[in-house]
Amino acid sequence: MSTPVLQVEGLRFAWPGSREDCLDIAAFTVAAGDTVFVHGPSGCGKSSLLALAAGVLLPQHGRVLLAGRDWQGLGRAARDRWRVDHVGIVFQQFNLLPYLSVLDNVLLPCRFSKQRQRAAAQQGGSARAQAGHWLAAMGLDEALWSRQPGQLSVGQQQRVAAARALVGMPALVIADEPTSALDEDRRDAFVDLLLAACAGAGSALLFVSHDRRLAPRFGRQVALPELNRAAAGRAVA
Ligand SMILES: Nc1ncnc2c1ncn2[C@@H]1O[C@H](COP(=O)(O)OP(=O)(O)OP(=O)(O)O)[C@@H](O)[C@H]1O
Repeated sequence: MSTPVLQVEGLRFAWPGSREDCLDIAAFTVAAGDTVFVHGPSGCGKSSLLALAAGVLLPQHGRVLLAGRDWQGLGRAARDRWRVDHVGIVFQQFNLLPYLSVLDNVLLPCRFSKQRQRAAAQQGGSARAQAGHWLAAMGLDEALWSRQPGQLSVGQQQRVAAARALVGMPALVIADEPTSALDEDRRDAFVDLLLAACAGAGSALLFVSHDRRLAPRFGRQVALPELNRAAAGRAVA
């Protein structure tokens, strides 16, 4: 069996200054190619879980392994490298760099990661060609690629952010409420494009949203309050 992309074991995490655990998760695994929809009410810890998965936060107890490496065993710089090598992130607010072209925004992970650069070049002939491939796969016409992100619609910017997450075929794509700025039709279309693109890239997808209507499109659904024993503790308190 291949190494799971994400393994969470005996995790307990409390925000600094808080006496209560935010997350207490016995086990949670994302296998290669899985598509997982994580939902739960506001404040239940969805973004915290993603930050732990991406090694942006470290738990006080337990282990979080990404592509077989425990984040805890890596220093800050090594965590940054491991993250850009193995994780593509679609942020709610896109986080596109306004002074770079659309194409150069998509190429950013390849600038920071030799592994992503190599994978993109292997797949597409060159990293640039591969970036173009993902932009086209996300339905963005070549005429838009030289524009700056501010000259694109919100929906188009969201798709640029998805293309950037996918370039260089990271093991895991993380998306935190990536559809909240889109209307209903564009939300469905975006999720379908993202799922198809992750399948094409061989990337697992960990997708967080309030919007339960999107859930059936995913291979697996996780209600975080059911997974999180800290939430159960709060409910009976
Ligand atoms: N930087 C922080 N410092 C301290 N506590 C925080 C911080 N960020 C989040 N929290 C707390 O951790 C808990 C979980 O927050 P989190 O953002 O993970 O929830 P969420 O499920 O993603 O919420 P939403 O759906 O509203 O984005 C909340 O009680 C929140 O107040």
